[in-house]
Amino acid sequence: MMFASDNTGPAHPKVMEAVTRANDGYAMPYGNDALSGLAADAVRRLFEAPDAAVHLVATGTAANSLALGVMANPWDAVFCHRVAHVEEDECGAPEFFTNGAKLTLIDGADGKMTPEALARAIAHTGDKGVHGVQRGPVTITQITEVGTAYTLEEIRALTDVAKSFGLKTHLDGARFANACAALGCTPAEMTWKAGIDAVSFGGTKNGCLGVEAVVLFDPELSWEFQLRRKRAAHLWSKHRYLAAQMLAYVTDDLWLDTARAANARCAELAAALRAIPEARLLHDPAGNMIFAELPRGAHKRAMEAGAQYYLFPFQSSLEGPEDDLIRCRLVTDWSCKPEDVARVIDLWRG
Ligand SMILES: Cc1ncc(COP(=O)(O)O)c(C=O)c1O
Ligand SMILES: C[C@H](O)[C@H](N)C(=O)O
Repeated sequence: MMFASDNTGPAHPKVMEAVTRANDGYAMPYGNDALSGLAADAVRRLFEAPDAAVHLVATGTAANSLALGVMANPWDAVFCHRVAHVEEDECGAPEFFTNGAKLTLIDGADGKMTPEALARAIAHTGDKGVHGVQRGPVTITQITEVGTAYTLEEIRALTDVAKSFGLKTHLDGARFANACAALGCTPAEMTWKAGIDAVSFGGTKNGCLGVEAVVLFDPELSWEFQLRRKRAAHLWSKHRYLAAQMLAYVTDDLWLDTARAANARCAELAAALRAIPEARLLHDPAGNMIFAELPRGAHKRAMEAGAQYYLFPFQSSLEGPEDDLIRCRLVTDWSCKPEDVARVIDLWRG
């Protein structure tokens, strides 16, 4: 019963089969192979963006940090939510790969920035002349770090604010597919049609071995991105194995099918939690991630039976009064079994 993170899940068999098929003889390195071109074209078709630059990397942190690297000057602010992954879980990589841009944090309920708070933060920045950081890009996470989703209108409202200040917007789409599945929208509708300038299109958490596509809707940014990726040591020599994954992922809607399966298991968990009197959902789960509060006794029963998921704070102990409410995070992925979901629910119920 693994619910710690979608980073723990297996790769989908179709992805593994594609990697095995790619493992045939020789192929030019560093993205000069046939598969790499096919994968980039397939992602451009998926995003309905024939002119976009598409570059593959192996981690979401690389995708985010290198994308921001071509969007922000070292002396810029990068506007993000206070609990954004780029702030809390990338060990300063965005600051490093932008050569020192300053993550400027914006509060907002349910892990989401509001246009008003964003506008205030941008207006407050850059008004100190040479003494202050300058206004730089905005980065939005979708699905957010607390499992919620922006509506398309909310994304457009944020990009409108950014554009009103002449700023670009990046989307951290580590769980992009889960958001598209939840909103029932297309990749184009959730990105460039909503004013997004660049997206980290995640594959790793949703059935791939490890691949993320950075989609730059302004192809002028492509060459600098490629230089930065190489300097970051993120240009794979045997790039065909990244490409094989991404090509399989975007073929026949595998990316959507895996996200829908993960979201469905998460919805089952959420429905069950709403029916447990002592339990409380901390945010409305839109995709495959739930933050909830449950009595310590429920966690104890589940974890002693083998369920794995995070408690918050991390160092929360299972020893102590059984009625104490303790927060937790559960994340589902495409391979979650309905019977594992049912089992953890039964254990919570006691
Ligand atoms: C929202 C979000 N963005 C980015 C990342 C970074 O991905 P990686 O851990 O592959 O660097 C993660 C990791 O799970 C994430 O949850
Ligand atoms: C938080 C951790 O870095 C990872 N992004 C996850 O969601 O499991």
